[in-house]
Amino acid sequence: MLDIQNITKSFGTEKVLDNVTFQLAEHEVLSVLGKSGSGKTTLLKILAGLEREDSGEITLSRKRMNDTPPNKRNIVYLYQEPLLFPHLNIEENVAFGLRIRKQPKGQITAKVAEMLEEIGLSEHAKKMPHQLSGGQRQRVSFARALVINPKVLLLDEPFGALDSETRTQMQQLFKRVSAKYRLTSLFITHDLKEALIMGDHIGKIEKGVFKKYKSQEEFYNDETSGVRQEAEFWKQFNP
Ligand SMILES: Nc1ncnc2c1ncn2[C@@H]1O[C@H](COP(=O)(O)OP(=O)(O)OP(=O)(O)O)[C@@H](O)[C@H]1O
Repeated sequence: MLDIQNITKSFGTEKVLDNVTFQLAEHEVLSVLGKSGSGKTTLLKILAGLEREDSGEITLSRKRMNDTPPNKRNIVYLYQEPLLFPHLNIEENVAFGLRIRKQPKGQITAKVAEMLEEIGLSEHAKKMPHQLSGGQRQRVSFARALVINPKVLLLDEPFGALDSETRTQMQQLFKRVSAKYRLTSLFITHDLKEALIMGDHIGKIEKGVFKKYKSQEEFYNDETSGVRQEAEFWKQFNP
């Protein structure tokens, strides 16, 4: 469904993405691991249309996207820090994308109520963003992205700023909602465990070079993935 071919991008003399090629099937969640500065955010920005590639092709449902503006791509980019409109309450924030698409009022009300129920924030519908916790704000931002039914969701370390308990809750919520709405998404994370929990497939990006693993076994057995070292670390406490 999403076909990325030979995307290359440099900033000055620094090559940030080097011939990135991979496919994302419909309803697939692909986790992407990569160290800081490896080019992950640049890749997402290019897919969302917020940054221009130097060369390569982006095709979504057989349509070339390279020249399509961000708001026409049907690809939604979810940042690490939830970006909510501070002057709109939670319900209005979630409704925003539907309003600008001029959907009928009754339909908007029903969809927003369904989404708020889904993320467990129905009782907080009238609160303003600053009255919510970080995890709750991230859920609202997730609902706001989902409600417009995007073809592809791009998540850039969405749970990185949350404490570990809230993070686990968010992972479960994302897994459940992702399966229910049959989402197609690219999920960036620094966390090996999170990559395994969230992704149907796993990829990694290293100095701008992208690799998608064929299976979890291949990922586990790759010396450079870091999984072996992690397993060895825990083994020393229970040899
Ligand atoms: N607008 C820009 N101008 C110049 N260099 C840039 C620009 N955007 C990114 N870079 C450089 O490209 C490289 C990759 O940046 P990118 O933000 O894609 O990394 P990342 O993998 O998302 O890292 P992190 O996990 O720390 O966010 C970095 O060396 C960065 O300095």
